[in-house]
Amino acid sequence: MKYKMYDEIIEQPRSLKDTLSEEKSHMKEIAEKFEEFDKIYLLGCGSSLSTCYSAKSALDFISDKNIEVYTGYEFFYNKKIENENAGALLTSQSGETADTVAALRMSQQKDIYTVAITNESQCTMIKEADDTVITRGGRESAILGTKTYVTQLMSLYEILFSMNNFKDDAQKIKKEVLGNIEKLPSVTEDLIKKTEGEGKEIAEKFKDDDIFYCMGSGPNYGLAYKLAMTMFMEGALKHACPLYSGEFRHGLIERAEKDVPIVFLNADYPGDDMTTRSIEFCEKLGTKSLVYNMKDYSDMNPLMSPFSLVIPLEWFIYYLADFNNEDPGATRHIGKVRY
Ligand SMILES: O=P(O)(O)OC[C@H]1O[C@](O)(CO)[C@@H](O)[C@@H]1O
Repeated sequence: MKYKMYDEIIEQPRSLKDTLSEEKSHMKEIAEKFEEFDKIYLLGCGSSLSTCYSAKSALDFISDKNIEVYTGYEFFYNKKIENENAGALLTSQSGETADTVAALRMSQQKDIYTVAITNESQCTMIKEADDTVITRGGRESAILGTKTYVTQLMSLYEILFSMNNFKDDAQKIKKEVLGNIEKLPSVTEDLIKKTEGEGKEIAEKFKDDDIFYCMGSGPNYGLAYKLAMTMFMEGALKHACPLYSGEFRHGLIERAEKDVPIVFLNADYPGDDMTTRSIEFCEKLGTKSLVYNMKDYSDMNPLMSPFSLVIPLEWFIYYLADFNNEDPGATRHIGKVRY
């Protein structure tokens, strides 16, 4: 196809399968170690930060475990991070992002146990972390992250849901999620085949729009964050802003005019009550809404929503860039310009 990102979308099922077969037993060992910590930090930047948001929210539904999420430099400059019985899962596709490397080094100074989850076996984070998980995406050229995103998100879910300190009534959900992870390669393959045409059609309809708001609740907020920050802005070169669904009426409601498209991600989480109310409000107003319902794409546990919805969104973004004659995988400044 025209751009490399096309092949990288297609390679996602294989990447998921290889990561599971190479790293699953080691991720179970990491889970055992992390069960013992009083606190878990999930750290990363950009697309990697978005996987931390989603995994934390998913776990928060069924566990009391104390988990905090930070982007690299917010962690690095946080004066309250102290020596404590804590572990950090540091996510980075490249394993070289300066912010995340700084967070890794700072964790080690504070005696926080570090695990790097990255796609590059020879990177700085692999060399310096106490333990490692290598996602098996192979080199990814598209800056917004497709196969590196799904494998990283899967690794976080696998580690966190394999821990054993869950409430009794949560055991069923934990089992279901771990079972769904096993099926991810084939589910993803089906979604890739089924949603390309739809993504292209939607992209044609929205190709001239310049600004998009992206809303979600629970684990879908993480995906809304990725959608805005990396998929729209870095991939399709469109302005975009992520929001919690519950924040709709605290600002965007005043701007929800007919000319501003809003992408809603919905998985019927308790917080999606606010997503539904916002969708209905926008329907009445005639806003250009784009609604992605988890149940239209998959019958997995709703906590798996980011895995299901990211595939149709990847096609949408791929063709949105293509209709505007942009390579969705290209980078203009990231990694080239010092700032
Ligand atoms: O996951 P890494 O390699 O640390 O990279 C972070 C970078 O990747 C992106 O998330 C793009 O995928 C950027 O937003 C960010 O600068």
